[in-house]
Amino acid sequence: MLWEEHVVVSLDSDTDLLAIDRLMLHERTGGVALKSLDEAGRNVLAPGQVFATMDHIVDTFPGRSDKTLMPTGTAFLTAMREGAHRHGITLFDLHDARQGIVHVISPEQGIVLPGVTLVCPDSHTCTQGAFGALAWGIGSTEAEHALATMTLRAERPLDMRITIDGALGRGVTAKDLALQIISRLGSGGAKGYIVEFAGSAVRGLDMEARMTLCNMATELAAFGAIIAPDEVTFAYLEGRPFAPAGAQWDAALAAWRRLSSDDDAAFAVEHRFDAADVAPMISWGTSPQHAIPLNATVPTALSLQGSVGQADYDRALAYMALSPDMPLLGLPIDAAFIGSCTNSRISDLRRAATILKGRRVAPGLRAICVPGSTQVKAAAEAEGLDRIFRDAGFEWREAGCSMCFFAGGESFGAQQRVVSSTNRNFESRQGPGTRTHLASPETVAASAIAGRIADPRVIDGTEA
Ligand SMILES: CC(C)[C@H](C(=O)O)[C@@H](O)C(=O)O
Ligand code: SF4
Repeated sequence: MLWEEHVVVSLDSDTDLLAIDRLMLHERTGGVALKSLDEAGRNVLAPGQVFATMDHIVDTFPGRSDKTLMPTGTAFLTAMREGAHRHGITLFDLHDARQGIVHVISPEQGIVLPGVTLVCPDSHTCTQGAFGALAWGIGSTEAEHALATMTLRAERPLDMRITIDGALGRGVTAKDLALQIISRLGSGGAKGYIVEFAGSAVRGLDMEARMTLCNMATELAAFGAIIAPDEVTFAYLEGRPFAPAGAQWDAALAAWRRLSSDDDAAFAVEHRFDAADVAPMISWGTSPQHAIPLNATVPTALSLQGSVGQADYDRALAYMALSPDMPLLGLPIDAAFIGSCTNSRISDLRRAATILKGRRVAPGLRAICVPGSTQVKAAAEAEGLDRIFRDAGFEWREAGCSMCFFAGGESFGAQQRVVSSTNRNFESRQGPGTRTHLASPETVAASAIAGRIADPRVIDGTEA
């Protein structure tokens, strides 16, 4: 329905030209798109609907400036800033209180809204589908086209519904649910599909957890992810700076209440999960689909039933320095990272802080917390969470992508084993040779304290 409402013209049997309502940019890809737009002598058609931020390359050290650890980084920041100013685009710059990771700040500012189309030259744009928006990641050339015309051609995706009923158990989060789904469906499991997450478990998630779930749909290779908006969505958005206000809010609300897809809608593919079956998860390999329950052992190539080829399996295990059948619980780690557009919002930090409070990270372990936005950071500081993190031995950073993605600057180092609340564990994702284990923020916190991969439900040897 959302798709049809945005069709400007059907180009052929499976491609449409869609109207774009919102465009988000970041300094890694946004400045480049604006520059080539200029070179082509074109203009930004609707600067009021375009928003930009600095998140990918900008450092996250306290006292940061335009100078970046990445040798060529400053040029990206400058290009983004100059491009935004030239075209009258709202930029959440370095020292702006609204700065942060693009997919964190868009909802925070009320830029993404139910029923809109939103694109960004970034693969995790489907995070924002949690608001009932049609949000998808595009390339730089597409961004250029969208900037100039507020339209974009797109191949019509098929619909997949993933229904999750029941309730998540104690210490089990949306991140664990996402990792379980990806481990079952595989990293290409939703290629060509737009995934609608539905069911009582999804309804029961708050907006931040819904964003975590939709964020990870990228790791299923989905075109996009979407959750039907409901009262939880509306309550989150009300009063946000760019959300409609007054009579416009009332009108918007009435329209949004009509958006949710009817229960008997037909989907090309349906999957069902029971939330009660989900355990805290951790990844063992170099793809998000290489994930298992925390207390399981590293699978053998045989037990994966061909879903991971022998060569990929051997390579992943060698990279991660693991062996088949080995338990992951208790495995010594070098570092812990809490951040990224998957898990860096206030509720993520609160849950991690509950575990860290009054405890210290293991001696010699490097632990870093990077709030997803300057607003999240300020909110956390107002609640005293920064103290909890710092007292526990965590570095407390400025907002940005930071070590979710090695931007050519900071890294944990080769062979370092990191438990991370991020979304990708590809080879060298967090720096050349770094070994990443994906998990929830609470698992990262519990592991940081233990100095080993640990269960967040069992702290200091007793049930938490
Ligand atoms: C650098 C950027 C374009 C990239 C993306 O597209 O997603 C990054 O955000 C990532 O998570 O890998
Ligand atoms: S936090 Fe990580 S996944 Fe998210 S946009 Fe930044 S680099 Fe990409």
